[in-house]
Amino acid sequence: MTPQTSLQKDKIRILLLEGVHQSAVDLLASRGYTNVEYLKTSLPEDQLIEKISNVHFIGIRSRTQLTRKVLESARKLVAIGCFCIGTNQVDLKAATELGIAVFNAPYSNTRSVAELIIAETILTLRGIPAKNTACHRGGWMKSAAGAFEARGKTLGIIGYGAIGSQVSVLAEALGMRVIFYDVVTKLPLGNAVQISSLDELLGEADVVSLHVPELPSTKMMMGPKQIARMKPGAILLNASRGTVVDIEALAEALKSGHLAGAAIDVFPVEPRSNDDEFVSPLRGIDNALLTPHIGGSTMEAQENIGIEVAEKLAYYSDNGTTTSSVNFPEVALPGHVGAHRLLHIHRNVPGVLSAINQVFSENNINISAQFLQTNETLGYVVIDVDAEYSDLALEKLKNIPGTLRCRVLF
Ligand SMILES: NC(=O)C1=CN([C@@H]2O[C@H](COP(=O)(O)OP(=O)(O)OC[C@H]3O[C@@H](n4cnc5c(N)ncnc54)[C@H](O)[C@@H]3O)[C@@H](O)[C@H]2O)C=CC1
Ligand SMILES: O=C(O)C(=O)COP(=O)(O)O
Repeated sequence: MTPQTSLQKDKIRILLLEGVHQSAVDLLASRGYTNVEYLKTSLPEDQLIEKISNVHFIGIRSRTQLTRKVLESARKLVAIGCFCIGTNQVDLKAATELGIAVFNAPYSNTRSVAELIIAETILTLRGIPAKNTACHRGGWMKSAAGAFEARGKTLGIIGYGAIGSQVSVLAEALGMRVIFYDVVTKLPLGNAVQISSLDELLGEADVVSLHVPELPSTKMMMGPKQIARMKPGAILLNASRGTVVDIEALAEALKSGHLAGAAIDVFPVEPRSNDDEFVSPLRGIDNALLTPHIGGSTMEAQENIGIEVAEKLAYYSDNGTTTSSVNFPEVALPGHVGAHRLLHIHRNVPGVLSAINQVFSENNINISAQFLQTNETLGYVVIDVDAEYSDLALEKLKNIPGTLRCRVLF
C-alpha cells in the first residue's frame, strides 16, 4: 500500500514517452505541471523500471510495454495515460490490482485510421503498391490486369466498433457493399449487414479489414486457415494490432498469389524508435503496402490526443475525477474548495466501506461530502473533510485491510 499526500505541483514528476504531441506538455503546464521528462522513444524494460520507480504519472503510446513487473516497481505511480486508443500494452489487471488508474483517448484518432483504410482499399484494389515500386526501379507496369474499382466490391469489416463503423460509412459512400463480423450484435450503419460467422465473411469479401482490439481471443485470428478461406485475389488490410494476423502465413499467401494484395500498418514486432531497423517477412513483397504504425498519426489526431489524455491526468491529479478511465470505477467529482479530499482505492471486498466509515465516526471527523463507485475488483471512495482532520484520516485509512492506495488532495 502506498499512502500519498498531495505534493506541490512542481514536485509531481511526469514522464512522457514515445514523442507524445507537444499539446500534452502545454496542457500540463497550463495546469501547473511543469516537472515533465519528455522522451521521443519508448524504453526497454530495465530502463523503464528505473525511471518509472520515481514518477507519479506516465504517458505512453502503443509501443511501451507496462508489464506487471514494470508496474510493481512503480511505487509512486498514480495514473497512466495511454496517448492512443489501444491499452493492450498495459497489464490492466496488474494496474488495477495496484490501484493505478489508466486513461486513454478512445476516439481522437478514429477518423485518421478510417481515412487511411479507405485510401488503402483504393490503392490495393488498383495494384498501386507494386506499380509504384516498379516505377521507382525504372519499370513501367501500365496494365489494367488485376486493377479494379472499389465501387461494387464487398468490404468485410472485422470488428465493428468506433473505427470499423466509421470505415463502413466511408466505404458505402464509395459505392462499396459492406458486411461485418463482430462478437457483439451491432446496429449496422447505412446498408451494412452483420454476418454471423467469420468464415462466411471471409468467403464473401473482396477486401477484408481488421479493426479488433488485441485480446487473447483476437490473437492470430487471421491464421493460415482463415487466410486460405479468403477469396482468391482478395486483399487483407490490418491497422489493428500485429498479433491479430499470422504474418508468415500472410507473406506466403501474397507470394503464392492467393491474395492480390495487403496493406499492413501494425506488426508483431515493431521497432522501438525511428532509428531502429524494421524487420518483417513482408519486406520485399511488392504487392504489400507497408506503413510504420501510422494509422493514428495525423497532426489533428495527435494534437487532440495530447490535450485529451493530459487533461484526464491533470483532472485526476487535481480533483480525483476518473471519468472514462479504462480500469477504474468512474466518478465525476465537483471541486473541493475549502476542504481536503481523501481518495481511497481498495479491493472490492466486504467490510472495507464499513471500516472506512468507522474511521470517521470513531474519530469524530465530520464528512462534508462522500462519493463511492465500485467495479468488479475495485472500490473508489472519495471523502471531503475539514483540512485539520485530513492527516489523521489518511493515517487511519491507509491501514484498513484491502487498501490499495490512499492519498489526500489539499
Ligand atoms: N494503426 C493504428 O495506428 C491504430 C490502431 N488502433 C487499433 O484499432 C483497434 C480498434 O479500435 P476501435 O474501433 O476504436 O475499438 P472499439 O473497441 O471501438 O471496437 C472494437 C470492436 O471489435 C469487436 N471485437 C472484439 N473482439 C472481437 C472478435 N474476436 N471478433 C470480432 N470482433 C471483435 C468489439 O466488439 C468492438 O465492436 C484498437 O483496439 C487498436 O488496437 C486504433 C487506433 C490507431
Ligand atoms: O491508438 C492506437 O491504439 C494506436 O495504435 C496508435 O498508436 P500510436 O500512438 O501511433 O503508437
